[in-house]
Amino acid sequence: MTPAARVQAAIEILDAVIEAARTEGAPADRLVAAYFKTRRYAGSKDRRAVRELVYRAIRLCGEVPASGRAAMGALAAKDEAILQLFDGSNHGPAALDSGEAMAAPGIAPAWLVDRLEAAGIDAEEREAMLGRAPLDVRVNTLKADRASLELPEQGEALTAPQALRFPSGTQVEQWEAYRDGLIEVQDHGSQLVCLAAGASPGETVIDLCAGAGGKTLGLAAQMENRGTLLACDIDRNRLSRLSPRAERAGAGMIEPLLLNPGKEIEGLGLHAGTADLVLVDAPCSGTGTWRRKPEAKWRLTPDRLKRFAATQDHLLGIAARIVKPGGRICFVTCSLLDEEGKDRIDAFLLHNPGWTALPAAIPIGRSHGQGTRLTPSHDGTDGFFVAMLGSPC
Ligand SMILES: C[S@@+](CC[C@H](N)C(=O)[O-])C[C@H]1O[C@@H](n2cnc3c(N)ncnc32)[C@H](O)[C@@H]1O
Repeated sequence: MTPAARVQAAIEILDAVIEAARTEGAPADRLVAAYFKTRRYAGSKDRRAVRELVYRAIRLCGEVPASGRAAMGALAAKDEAILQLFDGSNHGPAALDSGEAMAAPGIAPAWLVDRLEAAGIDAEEREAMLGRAPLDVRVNTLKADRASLELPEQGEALTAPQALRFPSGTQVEQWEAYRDGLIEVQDHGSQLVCLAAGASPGETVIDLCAGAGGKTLGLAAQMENRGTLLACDIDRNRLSRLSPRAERAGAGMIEPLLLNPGKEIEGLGLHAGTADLVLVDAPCSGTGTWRRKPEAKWRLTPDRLKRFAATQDHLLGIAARIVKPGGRICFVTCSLLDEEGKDRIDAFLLHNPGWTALPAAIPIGRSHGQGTRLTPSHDGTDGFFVAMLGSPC
């Protein structure tokens, strides 16, 4: 592909990303992959370069751009080399018109910037939300230990006891240690919130929103594979990705359980009321993970945010019914909006007398409301809100 053709390809992908943001369609990485599936002539260098252009444009534009061309035009206004490629050449974009409307640079749509500001996320913090994430792994203590594990590259040891950091793009999936389940890819913040949950060997733990099991695997390691660990979700596809991962990790204790939305308690059967700990890693807007999925800022609307908050309340309500007296709930979202963190816990405590907020054992981060918050700028992690709740005895 010529450099100009790469710019045109990025424009076309951005059109798809913008459309998907409006319609709750596929995320950007899937759209990039789909674009190249039908364009075999593009080599790996082309794909890398186009992907880079797409993500630079997404990071640059605040409001949802009118078109891919408007987004790429905004990038061209900042980068002379890209501007030169709007040359009308074969397969390249037509020259930019002097009166052509360009997307405006910014961090996120204005309403969302306001909400972040209201949640105490200042301009510097907001900027860092769109930085590039490093690659963190967790050494799986069911099979290895950070102190003695030898890897093809030396990672930086982080605060979480088994966390190692590598430069973004490190191909850890090709390492033998990864294939053999000695390491798992997991953001440092995600490792810390797992530790804050404080699961112990022999306990009964219900991971209510296990998804593909990122945190469930961390819990199994903490529990030394002893006790009961139920991994629940309503999404069959996501949950089906957990079993091969658990097998690779040697986490034989994990029991996946597919739940029906609206009938979660019935689905839990005899386990309801027995849990020492329920982890509620609730669905959310993902504002804390914009470093990895920057287009999420275009997908969120005030209405979608309200729906996430309602789901989080629903899940907290279920958790309160399946935990045993004296047990605890660990509530987590990868969001920096109070609507999906502090406010949910305040509402829960208001409506559930007898419950108390417990301290979350997190060595970094800052307390926020009745919980703790981790941010990309302050903690170098994805953004998380985590709160521990203690049930009445
Ligand atoms: C943030 S993701 C979980 C990520 C996962 N814990 C991890 O660490 O990889 C939230 C999950 O909640 C699930 N979910 C949504 N509503 C649910 C419900 N009513 N009951 C159980 N799971 C639900 C979604 O399908 C999604 O997989």
